Amino acid sequence: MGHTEAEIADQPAAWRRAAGSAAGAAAALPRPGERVAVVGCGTSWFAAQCYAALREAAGHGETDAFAASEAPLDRPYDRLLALTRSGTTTEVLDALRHVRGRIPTVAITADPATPVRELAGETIVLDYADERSVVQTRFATTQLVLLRAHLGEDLAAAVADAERALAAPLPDDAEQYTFLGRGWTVGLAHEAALKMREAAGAWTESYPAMEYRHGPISIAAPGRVTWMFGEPPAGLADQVAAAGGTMVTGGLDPLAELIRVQRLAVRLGRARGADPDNPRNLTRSVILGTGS
Ligand SMILES: O=P(O)(O)OC[C@H]1O[C@](O)(CO)[C@@H](O)[C@@H]1O
Repeated sequence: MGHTEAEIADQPAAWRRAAGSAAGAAAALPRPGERVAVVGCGTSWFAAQCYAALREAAGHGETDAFAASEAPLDRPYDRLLALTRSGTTTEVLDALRHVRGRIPTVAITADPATPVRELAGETIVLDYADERSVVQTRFATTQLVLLRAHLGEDLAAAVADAERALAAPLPDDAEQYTFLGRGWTVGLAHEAALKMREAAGAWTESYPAMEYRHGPISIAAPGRVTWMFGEPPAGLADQVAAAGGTMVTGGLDPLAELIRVQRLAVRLGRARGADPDNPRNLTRSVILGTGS
């Protein structure tokens, strides 16, 4: 088993720990009523999207997720939350510098000894979820478990579903995959698509489920999969079937469903002769100006 697969398999244990640690992290995390910007890059941007939708749905206040390079941080936010496994990603550090001294900032990271620690007012370190892999799996989902627990969710069923997701059958390999979500699972759909690109070099797309009908459904065809996180909108499964495509839906917690996609991405990568532990053209974090 490669290290990416080992980290995927460890998620239920990491999630259990994160769910139990939310109370300890509460002092650093956004308070109800605050207007919050959440930033990250790549996987961490998609995790930011999930959290923003979850926080708004929980009634905690306006929460905007941005790719760190594009965040309009001159807006009157009350707090900046930066998500970064490595703590070294240039755009995330720049966002923290931009608001420094003006609003409270907090970073969630995996490594206590990285530059983000110097820049963020508060740092939550999930070192037990850190990864050797380039392709993020365990860290990304574990921070979302922590954030969901902080918003008041009981994660016991999600952890049980994570165990199931590790044993669940996977769909047959397909030519192309499109991932769909609604609400907080839109971020999961984008993350699923990124996982398949990173680990397998696969052609993937991702959309809010209702948007899928406004054009993207034109590529549904035999041999192609449309994968919905959560309940599909009425009639969508019929439309995909009419186009000859395969619709996949999971009965698991959507975050646990992402584990199935992580497993599929590794399997597909290996089947295509790729090495998911050493993905093509990627580094563990992108530090601009150093070529890494
Ligand atoms: O969370 P970090 O360390 O800032 O890094 C984000 C990086 O992780 C990745 O998602 C790798 O999986 C890249 O897209 C991105 O460069």
